Amino acid sequence: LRRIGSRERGLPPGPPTLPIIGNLHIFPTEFPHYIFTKWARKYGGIYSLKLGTRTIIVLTDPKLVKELMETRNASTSDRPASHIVELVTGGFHVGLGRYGDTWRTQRKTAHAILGAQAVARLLPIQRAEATQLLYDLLPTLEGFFTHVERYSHSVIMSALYGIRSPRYDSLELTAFFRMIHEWGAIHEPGATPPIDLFPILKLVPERFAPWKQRARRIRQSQRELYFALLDKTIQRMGKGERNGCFMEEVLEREEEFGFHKEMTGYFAGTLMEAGSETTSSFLKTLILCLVAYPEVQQRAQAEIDRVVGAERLPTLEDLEKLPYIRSLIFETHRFRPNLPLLMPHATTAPEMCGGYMIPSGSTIFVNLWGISHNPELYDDPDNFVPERYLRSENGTKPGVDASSLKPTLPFGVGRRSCPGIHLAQNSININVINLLWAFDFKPAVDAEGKPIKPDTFAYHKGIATAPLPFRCTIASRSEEKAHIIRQEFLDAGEIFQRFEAGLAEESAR
Ligand code: HEM
Repeated sequence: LRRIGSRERGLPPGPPTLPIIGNLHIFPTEFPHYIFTKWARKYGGIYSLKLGTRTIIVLTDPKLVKELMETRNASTSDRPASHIVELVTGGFHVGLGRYGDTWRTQRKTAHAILGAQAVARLLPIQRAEATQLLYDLLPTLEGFFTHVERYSHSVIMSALYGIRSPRYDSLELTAFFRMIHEWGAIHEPGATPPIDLFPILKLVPERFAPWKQRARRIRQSQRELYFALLDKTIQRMGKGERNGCFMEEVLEREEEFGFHKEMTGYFAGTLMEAGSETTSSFLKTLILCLVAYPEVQQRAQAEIDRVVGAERLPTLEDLEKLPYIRSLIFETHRFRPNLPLLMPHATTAPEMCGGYMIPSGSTIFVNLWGISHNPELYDDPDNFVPERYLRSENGTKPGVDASSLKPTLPFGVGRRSCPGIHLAQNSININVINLLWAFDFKPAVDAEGKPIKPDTFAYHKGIATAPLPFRCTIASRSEEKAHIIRQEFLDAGEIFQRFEAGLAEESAR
């Protein structure tokens, strides 16, 4: 018993452990990437933590990340066991599910519907939604978060179910955010007893286990939402009113894909979870950085003015001629990644890495934050400097061997890397060029008229980060541009209509 909690021989080094609990007493409950990075500077590019009998490996060396997570991804593609995930989703969560047949079937289907060519057919609605974002922002002095969140959610709803969310207070959107808030809260440290460390807790009867009741409520609200949305798609298809959304294809090829109704419902619902807030938090970070770094904003605007001019909205094709703006996008991912530790993977076989033993069943964190803020790899890593990506593909400083890095690292590694990358990149690209073309983003001013410096560290504290609400002013760059936006929004009406069949009256435009 005394051995429990201590580091087994051959494991990578790490902070000193206590009997039974290991490193549980120092395991970070907020902003884990900060402390993981501090430990990486002390214990190296691979280190370990013990939580009871569980082993956690933290990788901050890009070479080891590539070696273990890409080259040997056959044994590093599981997710850590989670009783709560099991209770709530019954093992059907595409992002949190275990590495097995269900996940393989879902993942193959995700590739079929989310490949670069497949998502191109959604571009018209994605562009129309981005135009609505500009339109919504025109009169906005403050409170712009809701518009960005609406955009992001509406795109994923349209893409999956063919049903958009024209308004922030539409029924489906409100239900989704209520559910996602509760779902996120139950994962927070301390929200449940350490069931995964002490599985005997699973046996506690529900009347003595409030967390079980909570999990049941979340399960119920997820099912209500996911299956109702799926039913709407089925009904629309029944009437012959197709709009090219992904679930039409999945439903049509259900048998071929190896799906059944339960799996189909969760597949779509959990893709919606993964795809909604990620894009909006990127766009919030972008605006935060534009406000905090006005010289970057000016340089990006000068570039877009030169290439696009003031007479038309930019298009994705323009991006090829906008190298500074492409660098700005990479730098936003590097500076404040959405998932600074990606999502934890788990091993299904023993492995050796960097000369150390990694037991089967270990949890692996890729410390993206520690990599992208490493001064040995990047000049001045704590500053927002898009120019670094003009100098080298990975933004690294001269003389660094960057062969293990890739600009898409913020979307993950190996077999669990983000299948929504093409849809996400289209959204990011369209909106970044639109926003820079259309608006000036400036700090809000205090009562004495002095600009309030935005805090680029004011973020949510969990494993998925997003800026906390902040104030800024958003002003149209010219009346001519405002006019173009209003006109384009009106012209998009026809596209919107195809994604509004079956919307409740309260949710309509
Ligand atoms: C800015 C936007 C996005 C970023 C930065 C992002 C990033 C990530 C990252 C880091 C992971 C974990 C990868 C790993 O474990 O190695 C992930 C997983 C995932 N993402 Fe994204 N993502 C974004 C948007 C989207 C969108 C729009 C969708 C849906 C269409 C999506 C669907 C998923 C799914 C389903 C997974 C789980 C994959 C699995 O476990 O097999 N993501 N994403």
